[in-house]
Amino acid sequence: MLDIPNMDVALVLPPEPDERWELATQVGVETAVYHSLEIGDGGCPSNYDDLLHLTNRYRDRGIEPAVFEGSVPITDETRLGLDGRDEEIDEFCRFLRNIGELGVEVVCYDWMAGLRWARTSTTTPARGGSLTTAYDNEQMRRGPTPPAARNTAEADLWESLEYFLERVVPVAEEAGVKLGLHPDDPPREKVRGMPRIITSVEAYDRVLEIVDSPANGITFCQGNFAAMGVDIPETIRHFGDRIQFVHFRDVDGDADGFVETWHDEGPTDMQVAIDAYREVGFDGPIRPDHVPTMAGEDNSIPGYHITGKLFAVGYMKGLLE
Ligand SMILES: O=C(O)C(=O)C[C@H](O)[C@H](O)CO
Repeated sequence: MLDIPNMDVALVLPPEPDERWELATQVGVETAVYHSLEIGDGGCPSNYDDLLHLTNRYRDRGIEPAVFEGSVPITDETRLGLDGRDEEIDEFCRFLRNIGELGVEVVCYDWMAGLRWARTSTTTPARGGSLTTAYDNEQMRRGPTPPAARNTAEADLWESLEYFLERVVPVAEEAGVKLGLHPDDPPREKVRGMPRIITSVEAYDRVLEIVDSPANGITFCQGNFAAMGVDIPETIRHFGDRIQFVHFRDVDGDADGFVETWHDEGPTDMQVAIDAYREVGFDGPIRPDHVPTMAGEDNSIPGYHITGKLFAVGYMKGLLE
């Protein structure tokens, strides 16, 4: 093995052991991302004992649970600033203290209210008949407007995000946990009439200034930055040490319409991106994000089947070496 100061290649692994845990360790991945919204039942414990058992389950098999993503205890009640957010924020702070106690490094969360990451196709043909996901805003915009869109303005989302950050960042700092805000996917000002705010480099600059702390940072989801049309290595250098976690993937297109590509086939120079992460000293968790669904897989979790992930891990390890 070459001795390179490397980032930590990670995979979303289910909360209970199955073949994917073995496949991960066989390809040399020993870092897990807990993301039960994609693989699991969608839930996330916040009490110490449940988190203790969950983290020990991974560690007993030699896997380090470094990131809790997506299914963390906040809902649209907090994102939309509704009654009840204070209780939810209190619970989120308890969760942060507990995972801090258990040595989990990063929490990846997002500010997408009303609609999660959105695609218009999960069966777009890709190399060799594999299936990938795609977004076409013309098709998307004809669908139903989320009810929350009627009384939510951009300013409301900023207010609720500020309210959240002012309360949680000091707790994260104390607990030794890094918060990485994921971009809105796709990074558009609105999706089906629902405003979105985390859609640009300038928006992130504002987020980082709200509470200027190393605990308040970014999940650099590269495919979303590519869809924003920004220069990837320059943006990595711009954010530098505020990048807490990387989603490594690429898209062909922009926020009006794109197709997710295989890691070795997209327009972004992935080697230059890896070099930029290294240049800014990033040594945290980096996971392949969405991958095409391959032969023999049922496409029930588009973007999250294992075979394409293993290919991506090999590709990333190659770039890292
Ligand atoms: O949209 C994507 O690319 C995602 O990976 C979604 C994230 O997992 C999610 O928004 C994190 O909270």
